[in-house]
Amino acid sequence: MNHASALLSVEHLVVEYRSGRLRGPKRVIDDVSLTIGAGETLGLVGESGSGKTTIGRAILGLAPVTSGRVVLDGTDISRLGRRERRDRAQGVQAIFQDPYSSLNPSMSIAEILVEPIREGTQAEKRRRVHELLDAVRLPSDAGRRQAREFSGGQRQRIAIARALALHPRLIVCDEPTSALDMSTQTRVLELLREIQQRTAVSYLFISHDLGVVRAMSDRTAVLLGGRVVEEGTADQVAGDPRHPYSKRLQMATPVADPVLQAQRRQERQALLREQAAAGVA
Ligand SMILES: Nc1ncnc2c1ncn2[C@@H]1O[C@H](COP(=O)(O)OP(=O)(O)OP(=O)(O)O)[C@@H](O)[C@H]1O
Repeated sequence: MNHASALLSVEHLVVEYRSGRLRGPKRVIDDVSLTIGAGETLGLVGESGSGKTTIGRAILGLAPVTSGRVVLDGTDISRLGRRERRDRAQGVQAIFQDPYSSLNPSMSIAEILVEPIREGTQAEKRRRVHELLDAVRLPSDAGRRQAREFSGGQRQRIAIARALALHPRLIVCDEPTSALDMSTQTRVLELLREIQQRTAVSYLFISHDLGVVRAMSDRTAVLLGGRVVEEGTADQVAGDPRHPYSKRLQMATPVADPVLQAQRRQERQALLREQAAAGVA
């Protein structure tokens, strides 16, 4: 996909943080370019510290953009002030790994869902809360309760409902199921897919788990040390990775079959020995 036809394009993004006074700034994102089309999911995979969250935060206006651009529908949103961003970039929303920390414990679920909605009568807002709860398969009486009364999976559904409140074009999903057990994870991922089929929302799907990224994404970008080292279709990157680092991620992906898992472990150790001998980082 070229930049012109993308819903969102990240162009030559550089993010630097100030480190100690004597040392120069620390570059955590180094010339990253990505595109996401309408209704498409781009997976972003890499180990802890590779910069996945920082890219998501730069798209959301929460990380400092040192240079480069974040273009949504033809407009550079990377340097908007808070107010301008609210008006021009409300089509970009987020869900994070730990929904509980972002759900205000003193508010009811209905209050949380209605908070970002600025227009409409009370009756219209109530109707919208019911629609949102229905969209994430929560009962309508959930609106009267508080976040602490819900399980981790249900809280993530509430966070998804809140992200949907303003009819977003793109949702940054930052490790949305990493804190959930396997069966809850599967149900939340199914819900995200179902919502995408219904609304044609785009996702930037961030995870350290190549298997989850493959299941969710159309294309995958692999991040290492703040740089994209490989990008391709989700099946190619997970099934036939080209870069040695992507191969290591592939080997580290958990598989259900214990025999295959043991075989993978041996292959991974052999690959690591081979790469260490060849001096690959
Ligand atoms: N506010 C900050 N100030 C300074 N350094 C930061 C800041 N935020 C992130 N970093 C650094 O940027 C690098 C990338 O962090 P980031 O959280 O984006 O990685 P990640 O791939 O999302 O990792 P994880 O999966 O552990 O969240 C790390 O070295 C981190 O220490």
